[in-house]
Amino acid sequence: MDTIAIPALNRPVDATVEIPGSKSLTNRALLVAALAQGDSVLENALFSEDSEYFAKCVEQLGIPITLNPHLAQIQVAGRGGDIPAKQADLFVGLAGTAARFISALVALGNGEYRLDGVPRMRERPMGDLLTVLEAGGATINFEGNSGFMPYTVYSRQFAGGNFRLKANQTSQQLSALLMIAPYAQQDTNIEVEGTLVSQSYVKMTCRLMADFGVEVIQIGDNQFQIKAGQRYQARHYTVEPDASNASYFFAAAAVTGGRVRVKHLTKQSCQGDILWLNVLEQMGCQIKDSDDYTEVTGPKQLQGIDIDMNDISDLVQTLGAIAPFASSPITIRNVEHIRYKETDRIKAVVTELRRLGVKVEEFPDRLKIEPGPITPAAIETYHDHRMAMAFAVTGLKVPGIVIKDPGCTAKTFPDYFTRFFQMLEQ
Ligand SMILES: O=C(O)C1=C[C@@H](OP(=O)(O)O)[C@@H](O)[C@H](O)C1
Ligand SMILES: C=C(OP(=O)(O)O)C(=O)O
Repeated sequence: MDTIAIPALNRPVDATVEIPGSKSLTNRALLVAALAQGDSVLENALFSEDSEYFAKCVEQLGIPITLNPHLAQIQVAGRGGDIPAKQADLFVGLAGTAARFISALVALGNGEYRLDGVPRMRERPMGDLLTVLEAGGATINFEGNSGFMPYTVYSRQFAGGNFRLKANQTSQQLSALLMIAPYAQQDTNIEVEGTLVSQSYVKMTCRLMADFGVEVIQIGDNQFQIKAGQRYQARHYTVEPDASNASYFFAAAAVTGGRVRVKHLTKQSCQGDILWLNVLEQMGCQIKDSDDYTEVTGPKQLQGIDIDMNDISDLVQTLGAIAPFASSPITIRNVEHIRYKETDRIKAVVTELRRLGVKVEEFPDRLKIEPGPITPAAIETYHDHRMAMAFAVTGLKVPGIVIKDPGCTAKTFPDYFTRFFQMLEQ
């Protein structure tokens, strides 16, 4: 297996970097642009496995897409809600957004659509969304376990109506339903039953829908109403840099007592993970922002923190990877749902920190990390891009850390290590 050795840096980083477009925004924009009538152009779009699987699915559904990776641009020739292909065999890799959003998209069609992903995708929850799609007129045929990939959706133009949806394992199923709802035959009301995890991503969904001309009425935290007949407007849309993927570069400033500026990412971002800046501030970093960048300067000594990360859970690994360098323990709470992501992320972080000799306590929905000396090791990444990206930052402080299977960053950040090493050379 391929590995990358991380060179420890015996000085603070001092760098200005650019981060590719947000996965979450690229894939949402692809979906709504496919439903709009006419041509949309997405600028600063992400080119990575997750967005490329997504674009390919849309194209297989008969909606033309032109990819211009050199310009970071994607053109979508939206079909006004029509799904031209009556049959398709769709593959989503390990992209949770593609799995959930494309399953909902095909429910608007009138045909037979098979969906599958990599083995781990077959273990990730789909059932609550599919139950709603069935109540809205589709029939689902599961090849293996009920509620999991692979399956075929036999769709008859999603009817809309009143639904209850569980969203305690992922918010993506709610986002998927919200985005297709304007094209249902009648108004849609969705009541979330119990806890809604990752709420910031639902906010992002509503914001993106509004940016393309569709309104969601939200009542309290848990009820969503979408009027049928609203239509997305085709447009030019610029994707923000990915805030989750910026976290590793800011973390490099934090642990080395250095300075990292991320261009074109601001505190006004619609991505919940911009709150990483607040986390770092609480840990002792200084934050500077303008209308075209944000900059983090690390302290001499990072402080510990006790934090609920339910809303910003893609950052658990980033925090876990820098936790050993804090002056007091780090407790990360309310993140049981990260056990259903690319890997069981609580287990993966705990296992890899212990491999480095760090004392960690694991609970069903949280972890507590005791700062302490690190024994260098080769880090397992479990096909999870965030394990590779986060633990590379740990390697800046301790000679001898190696990242296994660094190619797994291709899921959302194919040239992560190139940019990471460029940061170190500045
Ligand atoms: O809607 C989205 O774009 C995402 C929602 C979150 O997932 P969950 O809702 O499954 O927590 C997040 O972890 C994922 O990277 C992207
Ligand atoms: C959880 C993630 O991805 P997915 O969209 O596959 O859920 C992630 O990118 O950290």
